[in-house]
Amino acid sequence: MGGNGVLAAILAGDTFKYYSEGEWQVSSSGKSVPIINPTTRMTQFKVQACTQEEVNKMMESAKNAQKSWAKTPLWKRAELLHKAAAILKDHKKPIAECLVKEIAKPAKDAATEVMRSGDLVSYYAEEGVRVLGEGKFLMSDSFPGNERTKYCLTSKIPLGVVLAIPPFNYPVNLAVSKIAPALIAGNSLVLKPPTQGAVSALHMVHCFHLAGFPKGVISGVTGKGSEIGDFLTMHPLVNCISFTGGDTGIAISKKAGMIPLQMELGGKDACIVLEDADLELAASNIVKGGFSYSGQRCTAVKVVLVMESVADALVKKVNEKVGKLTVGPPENDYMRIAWEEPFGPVLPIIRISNVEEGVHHCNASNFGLQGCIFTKDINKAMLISDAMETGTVQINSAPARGPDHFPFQGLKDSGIGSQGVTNSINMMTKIKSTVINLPTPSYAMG
Ligand SMILES: NC(=O)C1=CN([C@@H]2O[C@H](COP(=O)(O)OP(=O)(O)OC[C@H]3O[C@@H](n4cnc5c(N)ncnc54)[C@H](OP(=O)(O)O)[C@@H]3O)[C@@H](O)[C@H]2O)C=CC1
Ligand SMILES: O=C(O)[C@H](O)COP(=O)(O)O
Repeated sequence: MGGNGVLAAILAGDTFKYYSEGEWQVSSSGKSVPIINPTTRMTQFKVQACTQEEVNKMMESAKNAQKSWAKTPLWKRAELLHKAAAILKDHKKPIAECLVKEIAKPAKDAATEVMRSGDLVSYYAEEGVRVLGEGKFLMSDSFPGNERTKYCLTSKIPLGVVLAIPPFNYPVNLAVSKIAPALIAGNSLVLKPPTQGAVSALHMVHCFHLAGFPKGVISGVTGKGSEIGDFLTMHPLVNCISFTGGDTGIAISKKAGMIPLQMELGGKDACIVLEDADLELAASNIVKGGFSYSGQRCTAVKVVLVMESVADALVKKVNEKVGKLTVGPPENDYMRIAWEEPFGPVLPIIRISNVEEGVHHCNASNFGLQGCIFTKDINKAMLISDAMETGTVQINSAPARGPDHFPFQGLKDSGIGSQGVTNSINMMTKIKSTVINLPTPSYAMG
C-alpha cells in the first residue's frame, strides 16, 4: 500500500480519505473501493466509498462556499491558483509515482503530466484575470429604430457548483483542466476522480488544500462511478458538468438537467497520407500516435487512410518502427512507447485511391474528435481539413490535445462544447447584463 510521506496526511489506515468541507474525512459507509495496479494486478490503494448523504453534505458546503468565493477579488483567486500550481509541481515525484502504480503510465510521461498540470493551473490564473476582467459596453442606437437611450454593460458571472469527472488516462491533468477554470471564474468545484487514478487526483486536491483554498470551494468525492455517478450528475445543486470519458458521457448528457455540459468523449482519429507526404515523418507519427501509452489516448491514431501509390512504402516503414517497440513495466522508461500485443491497440491501414475516399471514411464515423493529414501541399491540406468533420485537424503531425491552451473539442459523438483555457472559462460562466436607461438620447460628439 502507499501512504508514506506526504500521502500519510490523507490516509486512514490503509484507505485514502475523501475531501469535503475543507477536511480529509473517512466515509461512514465503512466500505472502500480497491485500486488495482495494472502491472501487478494486485490491490495498490483503497479509497472511500462515499455515501449519498456525504455527497449531499459536500454539495451543500460547495453551494455555500461559492457565494463568498465569488466575492473574493479576482486577483486573489488567481494568486491562490498560482500557489496551488507551485505546490503541485513540488509534489511531482510522489504524484508521478502514484500515476505509475494506478494507471501504468510510463514514469517520464507521469512526471510530464504533473508538470503540465501545474503549468496549466498557472495559465488559467493568468488568462482568467484578463478574460474575466473585461466586460462589454453596448449602445442601443446601433439597432434599427433605436436612439442612444440605453447603455448595456455586460460581465461574466459564475455558474455555481461545477461537477468535474475526468477519465483514468489523465486523472491529474484532465482534473485540473476543469478545476482551474471553475475556480478562477468564482465557481466552487466538486471532483469525482476516476477510480483508477483516484489517489493521484486526491494528492493533487491536497495541493489545493495546502494552498489554502477556503473550505467547500474544492471537494473530492470517491466511489465507483457506476454506484455514485448518477447521484452526482443528477444532483439538484450541480450547476454545470465537465466530463471527459467514453460513452458514459452520452448517457450523462441524457440524464443531466438544464445545465451547461462540457463533454470530451471518445475518438476514432483518422490519419490521411497523400502521395507527396514525407513518409518517414508520417510513419513516425503513426507509430507514436497509435501506440504511445498503449493507444489509451482519445487522440490516438485509430485508422490510417493512405493513397494506394505510397501504401506499400508506408506500411514497410510503419512495420519497421513497430518492430522496435518494447514491452515492460511502466517504471522502466525504455517503455516510453508500450505495446502489449494481445491487449494492445490495433491499427488498421486502409488503401484509398483518392482524397475523397479518405474524407468519406473519416466522416462516416460517429466520432469526430481529431484527424491528421500528411502532405507537403498546404493548399490541399487546407481543403481536406475543411472537409473533415472533426473538432481539430493536425497537418503533418499526429493528433494531440496539447499545448493545453489550444481549443480542444469533438464533433458528433465526440463531445459537447470546447475545452481550452479561454473556452473553458467562458463555458463555466454566464453573461450578466445591466442596462442603464436614459430619459433622453445622449450622443458623444467628439
Ligand atoms: N475526448 C477526450 O478528451 C478524452 C476522451 N477519453 C475517452 O475516455 C475513455 C476512457 O476513459 P475511462 O475512464 O475508461 O472512461 P469512462 O467513461 O469509463 O469513465 C470516465 C469517468 O466517468 C466515471 N463514471 C463511470 N460511470 C459513471 C456514471 N454513471 N456517472 C458519472 N460518472 C461515471 C468514471 O468513474 P470510475 O472510474 O469510478 O468508473 C470516470 O471517472 C475512452 O473512451 C476515451 O476515448 C479519454 C480521455 C480524453
Ligand atoms: O485523454 C486523452 O486522450 C487526451 O485528452 C489526449 O491528450 P494528449 O493528446 O495530450 O495525450
